[in-house]
This record gives sequence, structure tokens and C-alpha cells, in this order.
Amino acid sequence: MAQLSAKLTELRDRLRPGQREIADWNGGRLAVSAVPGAGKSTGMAVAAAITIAVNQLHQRKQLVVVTFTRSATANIKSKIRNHLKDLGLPAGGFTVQTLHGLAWTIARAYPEFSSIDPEAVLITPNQAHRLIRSTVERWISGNPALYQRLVEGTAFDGEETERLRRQSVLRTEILPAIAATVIHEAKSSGLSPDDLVEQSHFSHDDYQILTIAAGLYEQYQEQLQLNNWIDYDEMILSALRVLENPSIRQRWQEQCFAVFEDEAQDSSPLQTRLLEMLAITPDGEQQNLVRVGDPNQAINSTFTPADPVFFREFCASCQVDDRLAEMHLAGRSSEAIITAANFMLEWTNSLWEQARPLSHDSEIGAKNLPSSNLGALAEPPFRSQLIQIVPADDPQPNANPAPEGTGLEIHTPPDINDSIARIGQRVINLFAANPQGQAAILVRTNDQGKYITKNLRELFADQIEILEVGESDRRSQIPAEMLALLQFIDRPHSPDNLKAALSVLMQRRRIPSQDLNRLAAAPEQFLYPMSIDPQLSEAAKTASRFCKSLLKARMELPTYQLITFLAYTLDYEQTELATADKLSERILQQTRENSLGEMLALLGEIVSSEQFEPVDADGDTDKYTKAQQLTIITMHKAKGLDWDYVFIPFLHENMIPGNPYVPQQVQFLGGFTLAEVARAQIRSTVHNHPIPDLETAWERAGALKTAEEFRLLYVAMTRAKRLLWISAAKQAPFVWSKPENLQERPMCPVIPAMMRQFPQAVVSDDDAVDF
Ligand SMILES: Nc1ncnc2c1ncn2[C@@H]1O[C@H](COP(=O)(O)OP(=O)(O)OP(=O)(O)O)[C@@H](O)[C@H]1O
Repeated sequence: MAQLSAKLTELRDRLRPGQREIADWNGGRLAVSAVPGAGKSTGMAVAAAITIAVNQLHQRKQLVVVTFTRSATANIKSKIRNHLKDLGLPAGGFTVQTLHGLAWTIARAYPEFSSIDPEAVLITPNQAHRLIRSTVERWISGNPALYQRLVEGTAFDGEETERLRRQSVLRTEILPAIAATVIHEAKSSGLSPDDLVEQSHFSHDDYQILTIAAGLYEQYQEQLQLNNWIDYDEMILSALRVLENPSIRQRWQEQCFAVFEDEAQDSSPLQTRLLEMLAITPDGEQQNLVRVGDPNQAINSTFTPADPVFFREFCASCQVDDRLAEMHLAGRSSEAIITAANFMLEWTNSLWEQARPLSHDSEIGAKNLPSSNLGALAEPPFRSQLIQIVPADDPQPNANPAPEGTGLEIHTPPDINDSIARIGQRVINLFAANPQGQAAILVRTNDQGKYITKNLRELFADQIEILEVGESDRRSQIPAEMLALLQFIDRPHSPDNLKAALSVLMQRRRIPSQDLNRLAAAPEQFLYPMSIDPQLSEAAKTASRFCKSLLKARMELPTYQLITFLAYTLDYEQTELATADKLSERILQQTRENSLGEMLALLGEIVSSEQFEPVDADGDTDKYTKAQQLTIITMHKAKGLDWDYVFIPFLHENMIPGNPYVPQQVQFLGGFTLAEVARAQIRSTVHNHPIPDLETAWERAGALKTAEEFRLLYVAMTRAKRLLWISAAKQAPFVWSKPENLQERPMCPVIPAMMRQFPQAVVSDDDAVDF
């Protein structure tokens, strides 16, 4: 016993302040707000092992550890096991699960209370999902007046082709977008369709957007049940339904000693409710709940219902009881990188301050700040929490490593191709000097990653080992792309099928970019135009020829060869072709008659249930950070990872923070996108604020997006250990779907501010040639 106690002390001593507060937790609620690289996961794993040991937890009294992703789950699990092993204890007394995994375990154990069929198929309904499509169709037929009001938009002269165009946009873009956005938003905030109906009485816009949202949500729920599907929110809801039963709840609460949650800033209100319920002690006296997170790394809030506000509120309420620990020390990066990240955080917060209606003019002049839309936010984009370097006696080996050169470099090359060449040459030199070095290029969009990869391969052939993470994302799109093209081949005169096929061809750059709604509104005229029909544009003629070649293949090829043919037609790369072959084989094995109808039905199942693993896809993130490898990855995916050398090119204003964008084809409804407006309205009801009108809601959505984009840049910057290399080329594309059209682009506004603040980091074009 004395030996265990000595080992526990030794383990605790390996922690730094902040981490120790988690390890010293002995009941009740605790919030831990940490900076990037503070060692949240490391601290939580040690704290978990100590808690298990001290409280002698076992199979029937467990510590429940919850993380956000499956790869993080595996990571923490192995850390806890190793600590327990070092302590000479069995690897029991705890479970590590994702929130959804936990909910599913509870729901599946009691089907009679969760009303979940264990055979139900799990789906993630995006806009293109057939569940969303049929939800929209049913809503339209049940709500002709609301639909008609949408068709009329802000002005309508009754012209027939315009009506058809608007109907097509509404059916295939606007309403699916509203459905996909608001249903998830409402559901994971714990609102039912009836709640939304009730809220809709308090909003007074012409389109009655909340009424539309409620109607779509209702239809969606019906369809979900009918098909025996469940979505991720339903899992949480059904677990909550199970726990409503007092005796089952009691049993779970007895079994659960405490809940430790990592990445708490990313949880939705519904998820939090589940954890809070489990964490209540059986006597109902207290909540054994430790939530660890970083509100400044909340980068999912504009496309999921997570909102950093919730975690900030949790921190604030714990602070009142003196139950808030702050982890400011971080050993990941060189000091120059930490200073740059801190500056960026404070600069963004002053931008918000200046944009507030009651800001002081005198300060603005001094800070030389550009204008921004952040003033619509009640809270600053960042929690005011600066990263500090660790003291000399820190337990982390090589903490705050020596910088590579000055640690921070800011480049403004003439154009994006120059940026890519500079990065390539620099990586070759860095890898030659440091055989253990790892590097990454962080991009805002997958289009950028694809462009960089192609150019680096052309410029440096096999001198650099490159891993482009987006490549495997593209592979996972393959079943859906095949389905879209085959549905078109099967029924080419359906406007929906035509539009879906054209979208795939456009995304894969097989046909020029253009407004597809006009083409899809009249498939006959598009495919087989007669002399009396209006002339097609050159771009439309190319698209028409392409589509006809697909139809011709249908006549000439046996069905089982169609997928392979389409894969070549889309100009798939090597691994994409292998994935398409695998898909084709699977369909061949599972279908008997080999008819197109049978093939479509099976492919539809595969797509909606996501049962197909693309070739070489797994969630193992170790392969992203290998030595001597240059990883090209989006800023979102880079969260939680780090590299010695991090390159962030293409920092232009239209990327970060970006502009609130209303696509031309939806502008007949007004200067906003309805899905975002509806979301901002639902958000207000969740926070018990009055429902804003359309314009105010749109402004707020824009401000949230700006704040999140700056947080995303902060996450990206804090991935660097020894070198943070950033650039904004003078010439860049207007849109990345056409990277060859270069023009002068303004920089992301934080770059000039950083150049003023860190003049020693600015690399002039003449110096850059030497790298
Ligand atoms: N007490 C410690 N002793 C030794 N190494 C540590 C300690 N705490 C953290 N580290 C190291 O610091 C690095 C960052 O830790 P970790 O991944 O836990 O940070 P995090 O706060 O979860 O990071 P993120 O910013 O990605 O959220 C890891 O390499 C980890 O091994």
C-alpha cells in the first residue's frame, strides 16, 4: 500500500500546475480551461489513473472518460492503461468512449425504453442524402402556401422559366440546406419539432422561416422512423430517454463513479445534459464531473450546434465555487511562436472591442485596426487566456524547443506558385538538416491542398515524401458520385438527376463552372436542343456533350462495367480508381441480376448507411506526423496534432475571415442565406434571447463565422513546434476552383498587423530566394 502511495506521488509529481488540479480532484464539479499544448490529454490520463487507484474503481464502479473523436479515444485509453500498469494495477475500473459511443451503449441496452431498434442503421444526413430529399419533397407538397411565398422571394414577375429556376434551386439547394442545418441545430439543442412550432409564434418574418424549419423537422422525424434509421442526435436522445427511468438511471449512476470529459468546448447542450445526468451521485447530492477544454479552439460552432459559450458558461459557474483550474503553461512550441499566437488572440479581441457599439474612439486610432463585423457578438471571439512558456523545471522533456531560425517567418511572395516553390525548397533543406523533422502545410480548403500537392509533385518529383490527407476524403465521396451519375444514366430526364450528375462533373472539373439550375430545369432542351430553343452557352454545350457521352456508354457497355467506365471518365487518380474497383466488385457480388435498378438500390443503401470503407482509409492520425514527411492537411483536421515545421500559405482576407457569401442563385430571397438565418434564430431561442429579425440574424451569423475563422487560424498557428512559416502571396485566385486565374488579393488583416509587430520575422523577397 505504501508502495502504491509512493508511486502515486511520483506520478503526480510528473504533472505541471493545472494538470495537478485534475489529478487532485476528489469529487464535485471541476472546469479546466487550458491553452493549446498545455497537456490536457496528458494530464487527464494521469488524473484518470490516479482517480482509479485512489478510489479502487472496478468493473461495477467505473470512471467514464469521454473524448470527441475515435482516435483520441484510443490514445487516452492506452495512456491510462500504461499508467495503471506502472502502478501495478489491472487495466480495469474505467471506460473511454466517444460521446456517441457512450450514448449508443446506453440506448442499445434498453431498447424498450430508448425506442431504438438495435438493427436500426446509423446515418449522417447531409444535404444530398435521400432522407433530406424526401423530407423536402413531402414538406413542399404539404405546405403549398409557404412554398409559394418562397418562390415569390423579394420580387417576382411571373415569368415561367424564372419560376422553374427558382423551384429547382429551392428543391435541390435552399430547402435541403435549411433542413440539414436546422434539424441538427434544433435536435442537438434538445428542441423537438413542437418546441420549434411554439418558438415560431415569436418570429415575424415574411417567409416564416421557423415555421418552415419546424415543418421540415417533423417530416424528417417521420421519415427516420419509417426507414428504421437513426442519426447521431437520436442516439443521444434515446440514451436520455432511457435515463428518464428512475431505476435504470440509478443503476447507471451507481456504476459511474465520475465523468471526465476532454475537448469539452465541442459538446452540444444535449451531449452535456447526458454527461451531467450520468455524473450525478446515486444519493443525488453532487455531480462528479470534470470538464477539460479550450474555448479558444472551438472551431465547429458554425457547422455544428457546439458553441464555445456553453463551455465558457460552465467555467464561469465553476469559478464562482472556486472550481475552475486554468492551464496557462504550454511546452509544445518555441517562444516566438507562442508570442505570435498570443498577439493574434489579443489583436482579434481588440478588433471585436473596437467594433462594439460603445467602443472608445481614442483607442482605435492608436491600434490602427481595420473594421470588422465582430461587433454583432455579445462576447469576444477568444477567452482572454494567454499561453505561457513553462519554467525551467518543467517535467516535459525539451519543452518549448529551440526555434528553427527565428521561429516565425512571414512571407509575401509575388504569387501562390512562388509560395509553393519556397515551401518545397525549404522543406527539402529542413529535412536534410534534421532526419527526425516532421512538417505540414495547413490549408483552409481541400482545393488548396490538392493544388499544392499537384504543384509540389511537379516541381520536386520524389524529393519530398508527401501525404495529402484530403485525398482520402475524396475517396470517401466515390460511392455518392457513382450513384449520382448512374441515377442520371438511368433517368436522364429527371431535373434532379441531371443536376446531381452535373454537380459531380463540375466538382471533378470535367465541365466548366456554371449555373446548373438553368440547365437542369429543362433536361430535354439541354440534352437535345432543337433549333427553336434558346442557344446554349459554350460552357453548357460542353456539359451537354459530356452528358450525352455518358448516356451513350449506357447503351454500349454491359452494366457491370459502368462503374469502372465512370471512374475513368471522372479522371480518378490511382487510389480512387482502386476504390471504385472495390466498390464495383462489391456490387457485383451482392447483386444477382446485374441490372441497373438492382445496382442503384444497393448503391443507395451503401451511400445512405456509409457502409463502405474506401481503400486505405483509417482514423489513425500517427501517419500524419511521421518524420521526413510533408503532410498537407486542412486546419480543421490538424486540430490536436503538431509538427516541427508548420507552413500556412494563402492567408488572404477572402479565406480568413472570409466574407458572408450569398450565392447568386439564391439571391431572389434577399441578401442572406435562409439556413444560416434560421440557425441564428434557433440559437437565440436556445440562449433564451429574443428571436432576431432576418437582417440581424444574418449579421450575427456572419460575426460568428468571422470569430470562428480567427480561432481556426489560432489553432493552425499553435500546431507549430519550432517553425511557423506563414504567407500571403500578392497574387492569388479569386476562387480556388479556378486556381489559374490569379489577381491581386488583400491579405488576411492579421498579417499586416503581425508584420508591424514582428518586423524581424518579415522575410523580404530577396532573402527568400536563398532558402
Ligand atoms: N506533464 C508532462 N510531462 C511530460 N510531457 C508532457 C506533460 N504534459 C504535456 N506533455 C507533452 O506535451 C505535449 C502536448 O500535450 P497534449 O497533447 O496532452 O496537449 P493538449 O493540451 O491536449 O494539446 P492541444 O493544444 O492539441 O489540445 C505532448 O507531447 C505531451 O507528451
